[in-house]
Amino acid sequence: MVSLSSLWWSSPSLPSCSSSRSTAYGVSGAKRIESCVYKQKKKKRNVICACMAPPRNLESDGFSGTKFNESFKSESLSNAFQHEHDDSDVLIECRNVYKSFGKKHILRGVSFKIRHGEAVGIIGPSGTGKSTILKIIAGLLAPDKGEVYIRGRMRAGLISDEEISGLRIGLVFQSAALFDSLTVHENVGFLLYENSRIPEDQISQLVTENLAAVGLKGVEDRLPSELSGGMKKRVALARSIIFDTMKESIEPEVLLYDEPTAGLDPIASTVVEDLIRSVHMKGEDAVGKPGKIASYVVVTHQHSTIRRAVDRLLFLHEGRVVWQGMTEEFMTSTNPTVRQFASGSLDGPIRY
Ligand SMILES: Nc1ncnc2c1ncn2[C@@H]1O[C@H](COP(=O)(O)OP(=O)(O)OP(=O)(O)O)[C@@H](O)[C@H]1O
Repeated sequence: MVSLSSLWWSSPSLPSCSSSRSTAYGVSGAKRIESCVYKQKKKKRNVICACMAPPRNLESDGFSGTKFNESFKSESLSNAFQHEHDDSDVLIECRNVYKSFGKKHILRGVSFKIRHGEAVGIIGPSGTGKSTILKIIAGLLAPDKGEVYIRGRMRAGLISDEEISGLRIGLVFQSAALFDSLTVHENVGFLLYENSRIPEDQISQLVTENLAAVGLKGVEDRLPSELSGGMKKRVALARSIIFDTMKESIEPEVLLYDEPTAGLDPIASTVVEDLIRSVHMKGEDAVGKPGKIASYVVVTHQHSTIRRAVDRLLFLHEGRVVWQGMTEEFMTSTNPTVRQFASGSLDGPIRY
C-alpha cells in the first residue's frame, strides 16, 4: 500500500536528503521523499509531474483525434472494444508487466489500456498488486519485465527529468500525507511556489480556485492537523489538480487514486467519490467549471466507490487482469472470481 498523498513525481531515485528546506518543513519518512525530489533538481528545483511522452495524433485541444467511445456497455462488447478500437486515444498502456519483491511474484503479466476520457477502477483481493501497478504506471517502480507505454511511447524504467511532456500523471495516495507544518494554502500551492514562474499573487488565486473546486472555502490558513480525514483527502485532491497556467502547453492529465475513500464514513466517501467525478473532464467542479482530468484510475475496495466513481473495472487476481468490464456488469458477472469478490463469499477460487 502506498503511503504518500497527491504527488507529482519525477525522480528516478529517492536519495536521502537533508536540505534546509526539507528540515524546515519538519517532514520525515515518506514526506521527506517528497521534499527530496525538488532538492535533487539542483538549482532549478524542478519538481515536475510524472510521465511523459510527446503528443501524438493530437487535435487542437491537445487531445487525441479519437475520443473514447462511451457507447459500449456489455461485458462482451467491452472486451471486443479492447481489440477493435483505434488505439490513438490510449493514454497509458501496461503490456505484460511483471513485478516481484524478493520471492513474491506479485504481477505476472498485467496488460491493460487506459483511454482518453475513461474512469477506470482496479479491484481485486488484498495483496494482489493494485498499488504496485499504480506505482509502476506513475514511474515510481520499474517493472521487472514488460512495458509501460505513455501515449504510445515506451517508458523505460522510472520517471526521469529528461523525458519531457505529453502526459501528466498524478498519484493521489491513500493517506493525505500533507505537509504537517504547512497550511492548507501552502500545501495546495506547493509545487507552483517551488516550480513555476507564476507570480505569488496569481498562485494564491489558483490555490483559492482549486480549493473551491473541491468544495473547500475558509480553510486556507488551517494546518492539516485541524482538518478531518475527508477534508485532508479533498486538500490532497486540490493539490493534484492545480495547473501551471503559464506553461506553454498543458498536457492532458491522468490521476491515479489509491484507495481514496478508505477509512471514510459513507457520507464522506460519497463526497470524495463525487469530487473524483467532478474534476474529470466529463464532470463539473464545485464552482460549475468543467473538470480538467482527462482520465483517472481508482484502486478501491469500496463498493460505493466502484458504483459511483468509475465506469470500467479491471479485476486483478494472482498477478493478472482476470476480468474486465463495465461497472454495471460487475454485479451480474458470471465469472466465479468476480462473483465471489462481489458477494464477499468465503467459497470460491479466491483463497485467503
Ligand atoms: N516495496 C515492497 N517491498 C516488498 N514487498 C512489497 C513492496 N511493495 C509491495 N509489496 C508486497 O507486494 C504485495 C502487493 O502489494 P500491493 O500494496 O500492491 O497490494 P494491493 O493489492 O494494493 O493490496 P491492498 O488491497 O491490501 O492494498 C504485498 O504482498 C506487499 O507486501
